[in-house]
Amino acid sequence: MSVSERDILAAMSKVMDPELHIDLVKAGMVKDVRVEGDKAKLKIELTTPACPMKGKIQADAEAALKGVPGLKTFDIEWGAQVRSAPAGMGGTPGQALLPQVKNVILVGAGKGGVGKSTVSVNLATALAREGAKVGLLDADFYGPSVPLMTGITDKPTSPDGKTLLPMEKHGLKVMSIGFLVEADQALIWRGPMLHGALMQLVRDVRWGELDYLILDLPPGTGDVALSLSQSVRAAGAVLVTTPQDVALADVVRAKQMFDKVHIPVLGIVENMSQFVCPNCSHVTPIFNKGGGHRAAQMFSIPFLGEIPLDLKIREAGDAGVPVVIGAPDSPEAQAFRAMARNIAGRVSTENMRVAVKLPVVR
Ligand SMILES: Nc1ncnc2c1ncn2[C@@H]1O[C@H](COP(=O)(O)OP(=O)(O)OP(=O)(O)O)[C@@H](O)[C@H]1O
Repeated sequence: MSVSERDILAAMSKVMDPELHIDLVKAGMVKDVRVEGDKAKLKIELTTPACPMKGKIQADAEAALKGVPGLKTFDIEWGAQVRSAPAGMGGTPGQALLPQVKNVILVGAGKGGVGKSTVSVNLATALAREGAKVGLLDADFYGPSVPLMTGITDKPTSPDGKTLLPMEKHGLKVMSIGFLVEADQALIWRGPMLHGALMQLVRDVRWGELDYLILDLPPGTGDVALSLSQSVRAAGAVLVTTPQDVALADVVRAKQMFDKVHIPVLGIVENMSQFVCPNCSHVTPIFNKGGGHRAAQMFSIPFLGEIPLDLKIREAGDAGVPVVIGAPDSPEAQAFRAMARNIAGRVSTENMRVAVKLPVVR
């Protein structure tokens, strides 16, 4: 019985992407199908190298190919092509302030100190480790901590007096308001001046081609965070919170802010979830538990992961080597990596939902 390319495509059209809820062929993920006698070769291009569902897709695709009558062997080449946030998502419709950046991911929090920068730095690093091209922009003028957390002590240079070259470290392109001004100087700036400075960091930095630009927003829901969020065409926003119920009110405000500017909230990350004693493994929920889950349920938005409260995370931040790099096999790094995959998966889903008008499935 001879096998045709059409048989292979028919088999692949029965494999669903569990997150996008459409089949691999419709999603445009099946490429370069070649059949020779009873052997087939094809490429499956995931929508992100950090795909959280790769294991399931791989198992389902292999099972489907094994079911093709007459096919003896097959060879799947796995790749990834991050897609852009479609025009009209977030910000002004059709605006492309950063045409070479496929997805701007905002990281926000209703209040300071919940670990927004820690999450931003580890998210960026985890995505880069998966093979994505990633930039990290620290727009938190209240306390720009990205220089410390990435261990960058040099200042960016400007080859032409107009644009800035981002710093490079840990496989990331990095820019921070902290590289350019003293912290106390930025604090006394008022709205328009601050907005101008932040816009310069977005616009006048030579980011080059990026799959993801992680934007660490200033804490709170003030005008500056709002106008910055509006100015970039964001793929979505991640809300960071701690497990306490008192943090819930801040999450509500942050969610309302992103709703107002039509930026999809990708979900909630709960930081400082619990403390696991390194000596006896006893778990203590220092900041209570469950607040992040409750907030996610309340808004029907995904829960993207929980990050433990751990000395290693704080030490890694202070040492300028994110835990995802410094202790890649630790449970903390694994928690950040799982979170990053969930976020990348959500971005792909949002992009695809707009591109092919998928129904909203949470
Ligand atoms: N899960 C964690 N375990 C241990 N320490 C943490 C954790 N998350 C954050 N920290 C530490 O808490 C402090 C505040 O974190 P971070 O700067 O990321 O918060 P932030 O929300 O960005 O704060 P700000 O509002 O000041 O910008 C840092 O010293 C950081 O290392």
